[in-house]
Amino acid sequence: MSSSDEQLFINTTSCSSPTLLEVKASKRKLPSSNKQRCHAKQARLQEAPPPAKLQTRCRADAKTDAKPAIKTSSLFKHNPDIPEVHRAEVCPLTEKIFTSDSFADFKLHPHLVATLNKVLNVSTLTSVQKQSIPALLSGKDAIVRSQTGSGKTLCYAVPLVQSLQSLQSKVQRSDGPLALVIVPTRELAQQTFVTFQKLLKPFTWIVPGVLMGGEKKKSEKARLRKGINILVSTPGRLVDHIKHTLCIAFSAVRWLVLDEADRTLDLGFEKDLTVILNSLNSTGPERQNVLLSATLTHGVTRLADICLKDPVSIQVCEPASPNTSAPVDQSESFALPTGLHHFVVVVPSKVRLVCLATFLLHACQAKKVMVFVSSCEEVDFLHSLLCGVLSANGKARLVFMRLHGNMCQEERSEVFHTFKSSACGVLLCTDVAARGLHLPQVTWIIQYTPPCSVAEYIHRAGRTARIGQMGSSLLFLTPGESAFVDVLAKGNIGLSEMKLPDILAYLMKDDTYKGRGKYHSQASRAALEQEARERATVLQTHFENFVHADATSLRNAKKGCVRSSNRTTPRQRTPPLTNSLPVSSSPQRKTRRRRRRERRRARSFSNHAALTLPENQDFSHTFDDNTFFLSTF
Ligand SMILES: Nc1ncnc2c1ncn2[C@@H]1O[C@H](COP(=O)(O)OP(=O)(O)OP(=O)(O)O)[C@@H](O)[C@H]1O
Repeated sequence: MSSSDEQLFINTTSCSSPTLLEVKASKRKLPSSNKQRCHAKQARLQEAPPPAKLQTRCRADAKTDAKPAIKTSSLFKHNPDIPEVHRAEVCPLTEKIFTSDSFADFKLHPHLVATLNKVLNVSTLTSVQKQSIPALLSGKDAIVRSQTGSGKTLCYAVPLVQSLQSLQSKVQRSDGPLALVIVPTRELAQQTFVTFQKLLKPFTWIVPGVLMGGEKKKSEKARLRKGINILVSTPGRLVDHIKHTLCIAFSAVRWLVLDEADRTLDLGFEKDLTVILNSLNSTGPERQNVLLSATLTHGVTRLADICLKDPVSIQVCEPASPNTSAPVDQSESFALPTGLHHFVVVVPSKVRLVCLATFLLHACQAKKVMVFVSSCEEVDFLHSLLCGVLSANGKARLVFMRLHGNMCQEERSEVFHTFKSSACGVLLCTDVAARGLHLPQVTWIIQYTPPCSVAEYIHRAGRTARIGQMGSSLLFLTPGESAFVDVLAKGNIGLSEMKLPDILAYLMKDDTYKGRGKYHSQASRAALEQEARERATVLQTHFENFVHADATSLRNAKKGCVRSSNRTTPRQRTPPLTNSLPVSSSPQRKTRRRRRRERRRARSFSNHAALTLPENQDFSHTFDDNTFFLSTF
């Protein structure tokens, strides 16, 4: 057994065994004066009356004196108590996904209907499509809100293609952009572009195109020069072209779509949107405008005021039970897919990593899973750690992938396509993958770091259970964060609790991480629980050895750890958009935007700290040196 193993296996029940303080002192080779201080502190602790809980445990121990001592690890000591999670009564809003109507019921070009049936494999309308498509075909502006995975893309794409193909003077490339679709992330831009490519198969004279950060500007300029009629873009890159590409002209734009509009504002793109809107407003014919998201809130009302003219508001949700007495504030509650099951597990910081690893090892084999964490550094660190420890174990058939905003565009695209087409695998990602992406057959969403808001929870969880399918979401909270369950309950999201011991019990299914205990299936529940804890400690030791194996992984652990400590839960919404914000023309705009985002995050973290950290609680004991980096994951 390695020295770190020895340090972790500490006998807590035997009186002659070393205490945690002693083990730490000997491990660090403290000077004798420090050791004396340890003993003095220990003596003080012994003089003080033990807390009521401890007294009960002592009495229980006295009764079982004759039994052999059970070993426990420091991983399970000195953790804050896990609070009871109360299942609040919620009144979820639901949406009926499918209707009995079909696309053929609308006055659409027959080739468009055939393409929908044969290329996109869709024939029956979803509820939101049934309401949105006729409204948009009639030329109205619209604000569309419906649950994740309900087919909102086709809500605007079908009427848009129908209207462009029916223009009296046939569309030509030289007309330039006739429709502008703004989306917050590159992957969503790619996905939306592909949908248009498919829809436009019978209408080859209408050319779709995509502009997004990370791609070569030179080749984008060349494509713009040749002519793009339906332009899908992320806001930042479009603004870049508006400023630096002479051939981009919006004089013919007659459609503006802002998909995931609330996220676009959240990401701090207000100024970019202002530039785009100003540039559109200065020229161009009468325009039809559409805003869409599963979570359109008050934050986007200002945006709607600015860019929509007398819009129709489309939302299909209704309370799940018409008999419920609780009033439903529909402006702040959102419909969730009925096939989506919500779980929460409250885990002390030190145990989070083994809890995640155990869950992945045993509940997610041969399945497609997304794990959301708070920062790019955390994704990188977890990816190398889980690949290095779990994939190295021959029995685990887990494939880990990673996706975040600091990766080069080529790798991002490759991972996105690989995960999309895979039947199984674990994607570790930041919120860059939380919005709009349709990744078929994802069965579990794990929110390893909690989201910033109820809306973000909904979008992350909404990557599964799409278009009438089933799926599950598991939210990790530390004891100090458990109040977030009430925040979600206010948004009418009810979670079922998974208990930490039940997850760790998965480790008993095989002996890969066997501890020193010799328990068998007939052993008492307490003994089996103890064995599961020992196995968890063995697994934790594997992680720690991996981190301490070389300087690079230690550095990565520190980086990931620093970022993860900045994670935030319910956050203030971005200030509302103003009509004519000053536009920054500095070349350092991106850096300034990033700094602003960091400042905002820091501000919201200090708000959050009040929620998560009980006052006057000393957390120093929560971490022992060796587990510090890992314990915060
Ligand atoms: N009427 C339909 N019948 C069957 N499948 C459909 C239908 N409409 C759309 N789909 C498919 O459902 C999937 C999800 O659609 P889409 O991504 O547009 O959902 P969304 O509502 O925009 O989700 P999110 O809110 O997460 O962005 C897509 O693969 C799409 O092809």
